Amino acid sequence: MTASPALLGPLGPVAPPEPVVAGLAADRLAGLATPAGALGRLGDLAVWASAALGSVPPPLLDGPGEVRLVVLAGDHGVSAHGVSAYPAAITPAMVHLVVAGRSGVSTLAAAHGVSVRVLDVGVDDDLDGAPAAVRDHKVTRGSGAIHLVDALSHDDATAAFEAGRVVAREEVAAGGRLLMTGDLGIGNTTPAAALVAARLGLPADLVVGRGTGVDDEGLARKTAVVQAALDRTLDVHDDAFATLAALGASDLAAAVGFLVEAASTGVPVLLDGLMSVACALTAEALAPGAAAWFAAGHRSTEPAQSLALEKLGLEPLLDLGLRLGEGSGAVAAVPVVRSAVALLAGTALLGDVLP
Ligand SMILES: O=C(O)c1ccc[n+]([C@@H]2O[C@H](COP(=O)([O-])O)[C@@H](O)[C@H]2O)c1
Ligand SMILES: Cc1cc2nc[nH]c2cc1C
Repeated sequence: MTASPALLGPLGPVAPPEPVVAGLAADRLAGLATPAGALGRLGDLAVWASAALGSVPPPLLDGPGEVRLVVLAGDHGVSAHGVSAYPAAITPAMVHLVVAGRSGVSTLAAAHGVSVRVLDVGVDDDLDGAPAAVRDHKVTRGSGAIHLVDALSHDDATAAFEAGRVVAREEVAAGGRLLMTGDLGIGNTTPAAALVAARLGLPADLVVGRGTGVDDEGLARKTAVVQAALDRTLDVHDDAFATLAALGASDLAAAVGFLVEAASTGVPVLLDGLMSVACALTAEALAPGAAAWFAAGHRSTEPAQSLALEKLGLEPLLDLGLRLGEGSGAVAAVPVVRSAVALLAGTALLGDVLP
């Protein structure tokens, strides 16, 4: 069973990118002045992007504001239980750094012409001095420590999910043709790993990774927290939305809403690391078919991210040992997507050059 958030009515199923366009894109790929198959996965990516963007040849995604990242920020009750290598105070500090355009992902986004918007959905701080727009969608201050209590009430989970849907609509209205979600939040790899384990029916030790870099003792604590959270919530694991409320957080629920909305309205999304992919797995459970609108930007070092990608049938474009979060792996993959669409749009057809 995959119950929907009560206020929103039934979700999905989601129709895939237009098969006729995909067929035309595959025909064009086969006709390019390149040896058959020579473009490898760039060719597959070009066909997917063409279909998801709705035209052959595909748009080049080089116009202002066409490629957009939303970084969803929140705090996590488990961060007070020894599961991270860093203190929770990092979360608001990093939100301010993204606002200032000085975070890791800000730098990448500036290099690749990607617009960045950071939103406080659940930061346990007032974020004084941040623009009001950053706090417009705040739902909670932090979330429950998932091994002890539910992360969110059903109403807060619904509000966060709905906020994510609204934000996705805003990004499309602003001209977004390729969207990305990023995350910020000390402790968030713990609930994200728990969400993946619950969906895949796996024990904690198969999904838990070192996040920001916990030592062996931290890893053992984190594994125990995730296993206790899974045991505590076993009776709701067949209900994707109840699992999101029990094991997630408001920033994660917003990311799920964002992904469901993008897929439902036919806008492609480039996924990032563990949080993005864990939320994509939940989005697919809530709105079956949504994953056809997602491509995987990169492989994170977190085992749960690889497990979730495999379940979604997605092969990451990059594998760089990256574990920054913030949407950095997705933004780093944007030039690969642009390469794919440029090749399909600009390369001559062999039939036009043969005598
Ligand atoms: O994207 C990933 O897969 C990823 C892997 C490890 C760490 N992170 C980032 O690091 C923070 C969470 O790590 P932790 O150890 O506090 O759970 C959070 O701000 C994430 O953006 C992100
Ligand atoms: C410095 C720092 C930057 C981050 N960006 C995303 N997660 C992060 C965690 C830390 C600790």
